[in-house]
Amino acid sequence: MNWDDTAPPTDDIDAERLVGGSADGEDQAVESALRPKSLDEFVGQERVREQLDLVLKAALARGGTADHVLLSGAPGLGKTTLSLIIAAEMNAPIRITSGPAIQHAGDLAAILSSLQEGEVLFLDEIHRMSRPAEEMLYMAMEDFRVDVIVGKGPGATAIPLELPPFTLVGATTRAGLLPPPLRDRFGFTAHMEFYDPAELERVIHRSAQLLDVDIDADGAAEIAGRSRGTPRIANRLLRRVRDYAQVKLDGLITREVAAAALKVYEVDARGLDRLDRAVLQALLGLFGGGPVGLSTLAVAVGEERETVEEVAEPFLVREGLLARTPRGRVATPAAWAHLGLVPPQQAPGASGQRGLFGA
Ligand SMILES: Nc1ncnc2c1ncn2[C@@H]1O[C@H](COP(=O)(O)OP(=O)(O)OP(=O)(O)O)[C@@H](O)[C@H]1O
Repeated sequence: MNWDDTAPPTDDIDAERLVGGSADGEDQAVESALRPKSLDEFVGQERVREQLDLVLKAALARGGTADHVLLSGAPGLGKTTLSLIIAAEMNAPIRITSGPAIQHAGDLAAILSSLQEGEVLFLDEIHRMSRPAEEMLYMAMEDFRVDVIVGKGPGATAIPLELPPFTLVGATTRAGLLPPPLRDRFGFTAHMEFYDPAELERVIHRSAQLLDVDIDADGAAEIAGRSRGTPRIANRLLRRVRDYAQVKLDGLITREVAAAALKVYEVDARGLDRLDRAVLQALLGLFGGGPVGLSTLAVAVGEERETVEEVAEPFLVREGLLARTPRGRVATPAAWAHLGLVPPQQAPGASGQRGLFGA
Protein backbone atom coordinates (compact mmCIF):
# COMPACT_ATOMS: atom_id res chain seq x y z
CA MET A 1 0.00 0.00 0.00
CA ASN A 2 1.33 3.41 -0.90
CA TRP A 3 1.42 5.48 2.28
CA ASP A 4 1.03 8.84 0.54
CA ASP A 5 -1.92 7.75 -1.62
CA THR A 6 -4.02 7.28 1.48
CA ALA A 7 -3.19 10.61 3.04
CA PRO A 8 -6.24 12.86 3.23
CA PRO A 9 -5.52 16.47 2.20
CA THR A 10 -4.17 18.34 5.21
CA ASP A 11 -6.65 21.21 4.55
CA ASP A 12 -9.51 18.80 5.32
CA ILE A 13 -7.91 17.65 8.56
CA ASP A 14 -7.33 21.24 9.57
CA ALA A 15 -10.97 22.18 8.94
CA GLU A 16 -12.16 19.22 11.04
CA ARG A 17 -10.22 20.38 14.10
CA LEU A 18 -11.78 22.71 16.64
CA VAL A 19 -8.53 24.67 16.61
CA GLY A 20 -7.92 24.40 12.85
CA GLY A 21 -7.56 27.72 11.03
CA SER A 22 -9.51 26.65 7.91
CA ALA A 23 -13.26 27.15 7.75
CA ASP A 24 -15.54 24.14 8.30
CA GLY A 25 -19.16 23.94 7.15
CA GLU A 26 -20.58 25.50 10.30
CA ASP A 27 -18.07 28.36 10.18
CA GLN A 28 -19.14 29.17 6.64
CA ALA A 29 -22.78 29.30 7.71
CA VAL A 30 -22.27 31.70 10.64
CA GLU A 31 -19.24 33.69 9.56
CA SER A 32 -21.05 36.19 7.41
CA ALA A 33 -23.16 37.20 10.41
CA LEU A 34 -20.02 37.79 12.48
CA ARG A 35 -17.97 39.68 9.91
CA PRO A 36 -17.17 43.31 10.71
CA LYS A 37 -18.71 45.51 8.01
CA SER A 38 -16.33 48.49 8.13
CA LEU A 39 -12.67 49.26 8.84
CA ASP A 40 -13.72 50.85 12.14
CA GLU A 41 -15.38 47.62 13.26
CA PHE A 42 -12.42 45.47 12.19
CA VAL A 43 -10.48 44.56 15.34
CA GLY A 44 -6.67 44.77 15.51
CA GLN A 45 -4.22 44.80 12.56
CA GLU A 46 -3.74 48.52 13.29
CA ARG A 47 -0.99 49.10 10.75
CA VAL A 48 -2.85 47.35 7.92
CA ARG A 49 -6.06 49.19 8.77
CA GLU A 50 -4.39 52.57 8.86
CA GLN A 51 -2.57 52.05 5.55
CA LEU A 52 -5.62 50.60 3.85
CA ASP A 53 -7.74 53.46 5.11
CA LEU A 54 -5.38 55.90 3.36
CA VAL A 55 -5.37 53.89 0.12
CA LEU A 56 -9.17 53.76 0.02
CA LYS A 57 -9.80 57.36 1.07
CA ALA A 58 -7.31 58.66 -1.51
CA ALA A 59 -8.99 56.58 -4.25
CA LEU A 60 -12.42 57.87 -3.21
CA ALA A 61 -11.16 61.46 -3.24
CA ARG A 62 -9.78 60.96 -6.75
CA GLY A 63 -13.08 59.45 -7.80
CA GLY A 64 -11.23 56.43 -9.15
CA THR A 65 -10.81 52.80 -8.23
CA ALA A 66 -8.41 51.70 -5.51
CA ASP A 67 -5.07 50.09 -6.33
CA HIS A 68 -4.92 46.30 -6.38
CA VAL A 69 -4.47 44.88 -2.88
CA LEU A 70 -2.66 41.71 -1.83
CA LEU A 71 -3.52 40.26 1.58
CA SER A 72 -1.34 37.51 2.96
CA GLY A 73 -1.54 35.61 6.21
CA ALA A 74 -2.66 32.40 7.86
CA PRO A 75 -6.23 31.10 7.45
CA GLY A 76 -8.90 32.77 9.57
CA LEU A 77 -7.12 36.09 10.18
CA GLY A 78 -9.66 38.15 8.25
CA LYS A 79 -8.57 38.33 4.60
CA THR A 80 -12.05 37.64 3.19
CA THR A 81 -13.55 40.00 5.74
CA LEU A 82 -11.15 42.78 4.70
CA SER A 83 -11.96 42.27 1.02
CA LEU A 84 -15.67 42.73 1.76
CA ILE A 85 -14.83 45.82 3.80
CA ILE A 86 -12.77 47.25 0.92
CA ALA A 87 -15.78 46.90 -1.38
CA ALA A 88 -18.12 48.39 1.23
CA GLU A 89 -15.81 51.35 1.91
CA MET A 90 -15.52 51.99 -1.84
CA ASN A 91 -19.31 51.62 -2.28
CA ALA A 92 -18.48 49.04 -4.92
CA PRO A 93 -19.94 45.64 -5.74
CA ILE A 94 -17.75 42.61 -5.10
CA ARG A 95 -17.23 39.36 -6.99
CA ILE A 96 -15.72 36.48 -5.04
CA THR A 97 -13.78 33.63 -6.60
CA SER A 98 -10.69 31.57 -5.87
CA GLY A 99 -7.50 30.40 -7.57
CA PRO A 100 -8.51 26.72 -7.72
CA ALA A 101 -11.80 27.71 -9.44
CA ILE A 102 -9.86 29.36 -12.28
CA GLN A 103 -8.12 26.55 -14.09
CA HIS A 104 -8.28 27.97 -17.62
CA ALA A 105 -7.50 31.44 -18.91
CA GLY A 106 -11.01 31.41 -20.41
CA ASP A 107 -12.54 31.10 -16.90
CA LEU A 108 -10.73 34.25 -15.89
CA ALA A 109 -11.58 36.09 -19.12
CA ALA A 110 -15.28 35.34 -18.50
CA ILE A 111 -15.13 36.81 -15.00
CA LEU A 112 -13.06 39.84 -15.97
CA SER A 113 -15.19 40.72 -18.95
CA SER A 114 -18.35 40.75 -16.85
CA LEU A 115 -16.99 43.09 -14.14
CA GLN A 116 -18.62 46.47 -13.65
CA GLU A 117 -16.58 49.66 -13.44
CA GLY A 118 -15.01 49.94 -9.98
CA GLU A 119 -15.99 46.42 -8.96
CA VAL A 120 -13.81 44.57 -6.44
CA LEU A 121 -12.68 41.13 -7.58
CA PHE A 122 -11.70 39.00 -4.59
CA LEU A 123 -9.41 36.17 -5.63
CA ASP A 124 -8.84 33.86 -2.67
CA GLU A 125 -5.91 31.43 -2.74
CA ILE A 126 -4.46 33.38 -5.63
CA HIS A 127 -1.29 31.26 -5.48
CA ARG A 128 -3.31 28.26 -6.70
CA MET A 129 -4.35 29.75 -10.04
CA SER A 130 -3.21 28.04 -13.25
CA ARG A 131 -0.24 29.50 -15.07
CA PRO A 132 -2.11 30.65 -18.24
CA ALA A 133 -4.73 32.38 -16.08
CA GLU A 134 -1.99 34.02 -14.05
CA GLU A 135 -0.38 35.41 -17.20
CA MET A 136 -3.70 36.79 -18.38
CA LEU A 137 -4.12 38.44 -15.00
CA TYR A 138 -0.82 40.35 -15.37
CA MET A 139 -2.14 42.29 -18.35
CA ALA A 140 -5.60 42.72 -16.84
CA MET A 141 -4.14 44.22 -13.67
CA GLU A 142 -1.76 46.55 -15.44
CA ASP A 143 -3.58 47.67 -18.58
CA PHE A 144 -7.21 46.67 -17.86
CA ARG A 145 -7.11 44.64 -21.03
CA VAL A 146 -6.93 40.95 -21.90
CA ASP A 147 -6.15 39.13 -25.12
CA VAL A 148 -8.70 36.43 -25.76
CA ILE A 149 -7.20 33.72 -27.96
CA VAL A 150 -9.61 32.41 -30.56
CA GLY A 151 -8.81 29.23 -32.47
CA LYS A 152 -5.87 26.87 -32.13
CA GLY A 153 -2.43 26.35 -33.62
CA PRO A 154 -1.08 28.62 -36.39
CA GLY A 155 -4.56 30.02 -37.10
CA ALA A 156 -5.10 31.24 -33.53
CA THR A 157 -5.71 34.97 -33.18
CA ALA A 158 -5.64 37.22 -30.14
CA ILE A 159 -8.65 39.49 -29.81
CA PRO A 160 -7.98 42.36 -27.41
CA LEU A 161 -10.74 43.02 -24.93
CA GLU A 162 -10.91 46.27 -22.97
CA LEU A 163 -11.91 45.88 -19.31
CA PRO A 164 -13.48 48.43 -17.00
CA PRO A 165 -11.13 49.60 -14.22
CA PHE A 166 -11.49 47.25 -11.24
CA THR A 167 -9.71 46.51 -7.97
CA LEU A 168 -8.23 43.07 -7.56
CA VAL A 169 -7.96 41.90 -3.96
CA GLY A 170 -5.79 38.80 -3.90
CA ALA A 171 -5.52 36.67 -0.78
CA THR A 172 -2.91 34.06 -0.05
CA THR A 173 -1.68 32.01 2.86
CA ARG A 174 1.61 31.51 0.99
CA ALA A 175 2.89 34.89 -0.23
CA GLY A 176 6.27 33.29 -0.97
CA LEU A 177 4.67 31.12 -3.65
CA LEU A 178 3.50 34.08 -5.72
CA PRO A 179 5.66 34.78 -8.76
CA PRO A 180 7.35 38.18 -8.45
CA PRO A 181 5.69 39.61 -11.61
CA LEU A 182 2.30 38.99 -10.00
CA ARG A 183 3.34 40.29 -6.59
CA ASP A 184 4.77 43.44 -8.15
CA ARG A 185 1.48 44.34 -9.79
CA PHE A 186 -0.24 44.94 -6.47
CA GLY A 187 -0.15 48.58 -5.42
CA PHE A 188 -0.67 47.70 -1.76
CA THR A 189 0.47 44.57 0.03
CA ALA A 190 -0.54 43.78 3.58
CA HIS A 191 0.67 40.95 5.74
CA MET A 192 -1.85 39.99 8.40
CA GLU A 193 -0.32 39.05 11.74
CA PHE A 194 -1.71 36.73 14.38
CA TYR A 195 -3.83 38.60 16.93
CA ASP A 196 -2.78 39.19 20.51
CA PRO A 197 -5.03 37.99 23.35
CA ALA A 198 -6.46 41.46 24.07
CA GLU A 199 -7.56 41.81 20.43
CA LEU A 200 -9.11 38.35 20.47
CA GLU A 201 -11.03 39.28 23.62
CA ARG A 202 -12.53 42.18 21.67
CA VAL A 203 -13.44 39.84 18.80
CA ILE A 204 -15.09 37.47 21.31
CA HIS A 205 -17.08 40.21 23.06
CA ARG A 206 -18.25 41.53 19.71
CA SER A 207 -19.30 38.08 18.47
CA ALA A 208 -20.96 37.26 21.81
CA GLN A 209 -23.09 40.37 21.44
CA LEU A 210 -24.09 39.44 17.88
CA LEU A 211 -24.88 35.86 18.92
CA ASP A 212 -26.74 37.07 22.04
CA VAL A 213 -24.42 35.16 24.35
CA ASP A 214 -23.67 36.29 27.93
CA ILE A 215 -19.96 36.32 28.68
CA ASP A 216 -17.89 38.14 31.28
CA ALA A 217 -14.39 39.57 30.86
CA ASP A 218 -12.63 36.54 32.38
CA GLY A 219 -14.64 34.14 30.23
CA ALA A 220 -13.59 36.03 27.09
CA ALA A 221 -9.95 36.07 28.27
CA GLU A 222 -10.01 32.31 28.85
CA ILE A 223 -11.29 31.64 25.32
CA ALA A 224 -8.90 34.21 23.80
CA GLY A 225 -5.90 32.48 25.39
CA ARG A 226 -6.81 29.23 23.66
CA SER A 227 -7.59 30.69 20.23
CA ARG A 228 -4.11 30.47 18.68
CA GLY A 229 -4.08 34.12 17.66
CA THR A 230 -6.91 33.53 15.17
CA PRO A 231 -10.35 35.21 15.16
CA ARG A 232 -11.97 32.29 13.32
CA ILE A 233 -10.85 29.91 16.09
CA ALA A 234 -11.96 32.39 18.78
CA ASN A 235 -15.44 32.55 17.24
CA ARG A 236 -15.60 28.76 16.93
CA LEU A 237 -14.52 28.16 20.54
CA LEU A 238 -17.04 30.76 21.68
CA ARG A 239 -19.84 28.82 19.96
CA ARG A 240 -18.75 25.53 21.54
CA VAL A 241 -18.51 27.13 25.00
CA ARG A 242 -21.94 28.70 24.45
CA ASP A 243 -23.38 25.21 23.75
CA TYR A 244 -21.87 23.90 26.98
CA ALA A 245 -23.14 26.86 29.00
CA GLN A 246 -26.63 26.46 27.54
CA VAL A 247 -26.89 22.75 28.17
CA LYS A 248 -25.16 22.45 31.52
CA LEU A 249 -25.57 25.81 33.23
CA ASP A 250 -27.56 29.01 33.34
CA GLY A 251 -25.88 30.41 30.22
CA LEU A 252 -23.35 32.98 31.51
CA ILE A 253 -19.83 32.22 30.31
CA THR A 254 -17.28 32.77 33.07
CA ARG A 255 -13.63 31.69 33.18
CA GLU A 256 -14.59 28.44 34.93
CA VAL A 257 -17.33 27.67 32.41
CA ALA A 258 -15.02 28.35 29.45
CA ALA A 259 -12.25 26.20 30.95
CA ALA A 260 -14.64 23.33 31.75
CA ALA A 261 -16.22 23.44 28.28
CA LEU A 262 -12.89 23.50 26.46
CA LYS A 263 -11.66 20.62 28.59
CA VAL A 264 -14.54 18.59 27.15
CA TYR A 265 -13.38 19.56 23.66
CA GLU A 266 -9.76 18.76 24.57
CA VAL A 267 -8.43 22.25 23.85
CA ASP A 268 -5.90 23.01 26.57
CA ALA A 269 -4.98 26.27 28.29
CA ARG A 270 -2.54 27.19 25.54
CA GLY A 271 -4.80 26.18 22.64
CA LEU A 272 -3.20 22.80 21.93
CA ASP A 273 -5.57 20.03 20.91
CA ARG A 274 -5.21 16.25 21.05
CA LEU A 275 -3.03 16.05 17.93
CA ASP A 276 -0.63 18.74 19.13
CA ARG A 277 -0.32 17.11 22.53
CA ALA A 278 0.15 13.65 21.00
CA VAL A 279 3.11 14.99 19.00
CA LEU A 280 4.66 16.55 22.09
CA GLN A 281 3.98 13.50 24.25
CA ALA A 282 5.63 11.21 21.70
CA LEU A 283 8.58 13.53 21.34
CA LEU A 284 9.11 13.74 25.09
CA GLY A 285 7.94 10.32 26.26
CA LEU A 286 9.37 8.11 23.52
CA PHE A 287 12.33 10.05 22.26
CA GLY A 288 13.53 11.92 25.35
CA GLY A 289 12.85 15.28 23.70
CA GLY A 290 14.60 14.46 20.40
CA PRO A 291 16.17 15.04 18.02
CA VAL A 292 13.92 12.65 16.11
CA GLY A 293 13.07 12.48 12.41
CA LEU A 294 9.68 13.67 11.20
CA SER A 295 8.72 10.26 9.74
CA THR A 296 9.49 8.47 13.00
CA LEU A 297 7.52 11.02 14.96
CA ALA A 298 4.56 10.66 12.57
CA VAL A 299 4.54 6.86 12.92
CA ALA A 300 4.70 7.22 16.69
CA VAL A 301 1.52 9.33 16.76
CA GLY A 302 -0.21 7.25 14.06
CA GLU A 303 -0.55 10.19 11.67
CA GLU A 304 0.67 11.02 8.19
CA ARG A 305 3.97 12.83 7.91
CA GLU A 306 2.22 15.75 6.16
CA THR A 307 -0.35 16.03 8.94
CA VAL A 308 2.31 16.34 11.60
CA GLU A 309 4.39 18.73 9.50
CA GLU A 310 1.65 20.99 8.16
CA VAL A 311 -1.14 20.75 10.72
CA ALA A 312 0.48 20.29 14.14
CA GLU A 313 4.00 21.63 13.85
CA PRO A 314 3.51 25.25 12.70
CA PHE A 315 1.65 26.14 15.88
CA LEU A 316 4.04 24.18 18.12
CA VAL A 317 6.99 25.97 16.53
CA ARG A 318 5.25 29.35 16.80
CA GLU A 319 4.56 28.69 20.48
CA GLY A 320 8.22 27.84 21.07
CA LEU A 321 7.39 24.27 22.09
CA LEU A 322 9.16 22.48 19.25
CA ALA A 323 12.16 23.27 17.08
CA ARG A 324 12.92 21.95 13.61
CA THR A 325 16.65 21.29 13.39
CA PRO A 326 18.79 19.65 10.71
CA ARG A 327 19.02 16.56 12.95
CA GLY A 328 15.29 16.29 13.54
CA ARG A 329 12.54 17.61 15.77
CA VAL A 330 13.54 18.77 19.23
CA ALA A 331 11.35 19.68 22.20
CA THR A 332 12.15 22.94 23.96
CA PRO A 333 12.21 23.36 27.75
CA ALA A 334 8.78 25.04 27.41
CA ALA A 335 7.38 21.78 25.99
CA TRP A 336 8.48 19.83 29.05
CA ALA A 337 7.00 22.49 31.29
CA HIS A 338 3.72 22.56 29.35
CA LEU A 339 3.20 18.83 29.81
CA GLY A 340 4.29 19.04 33.45
CA LEU A 341 7.39 16.90 32.87
CA VAL A 342 10.99 17.31 33.92
CA PRO A 343 13.62 16.94 31.20
CA PRO A 344 16.06 14.11 31.92
CA GLN A 345 19.50 15.38 32.92
CA GLN A 346 22.46 14.35 30.88
CA ALA A 347 24.43 11.87 33.01
CA PRO A 348 27.63 13.54 34.28
CA GLY A 349 30.58 12.46 32.23
CA ALA A 350 28.45 10.40 29.85
CA SER A 351 30.38 11.06 26.69
CA GLY A 352 28.67 10.65 23.36
CA GLN A 353 25.19 10.93 24.83
CA ARG A 354 22.86 13.05 22.74
CA GLY A 355 22.23 16.53 24.08
CA LEU A 356 18.56 17.25 24.46
CA PHE A 357 18.44 20.70 23.00
CA GLY A 358 21.82 21.12 21.48
CA ALA A 359 21.08 19.90 17.96
N1 LIG B 1 -10.20 41.68 12.70
C1 LIG B 1 -11.32 40.99 12.91
N2 LIG B 1 -12.26 41.47 13.73
C2 LIG B 1 -13.38 40.76 13.98
N3 LIG B 1 -13.65 39.54 13.46
C3 LIG B 1 -12.75 39.04 12.61
C4 LIG B 1 -11.55 39.72 12.29
N4 LIG B 1 -10.84 38.98 11.44
C5 LIG B 1 -11.56 37.87 11.21
N5 LIG B 1 -12.70 37.89 11.91
C6 LIG B 1 -13.71 36.85 11.92
O1 LIG B 1 -13.06 35.59 11.72
C7 LIG B 1 -13.76 34.81 10.76
C8 LIG B 1 -12.79 34.41 9.67
O2 LIG B 1 -12.40 35.54 8.91
P1 LIG B 1 -12.11 35.46 7.35
O3 LIG B 1 -13.03 34.49 6.68
O4 LIG B 1 -12.10 36.85 6.83
O5 LIG B 1 -10.64 34.86 7.36
P2 LIG B 1 -9.69 34.55 6.11
O6 LIG B 1 -8.35 35.11 6.46
O7 LIG B 1 -10.31 35.02 4.85
O8 LIG B 1 -9.62 32.98 6.12
P3 LIG B 1 -9.26 32.00 4.87
O9 LIG B 1 -7.82 32.21 4.59
O10 LIG B 1 -9.57 30.63 5.43
O11 LIG B 1 -10.17 32.39 3.74
C9 LIG B 1 -14.94 35.65 10.29
O12 LIG B 1 -16.12 35.21 10.96
C10 LIG B 1 -14.65 37.05 10.76
O13 LIG B 1 -15.83 37.64 11.22
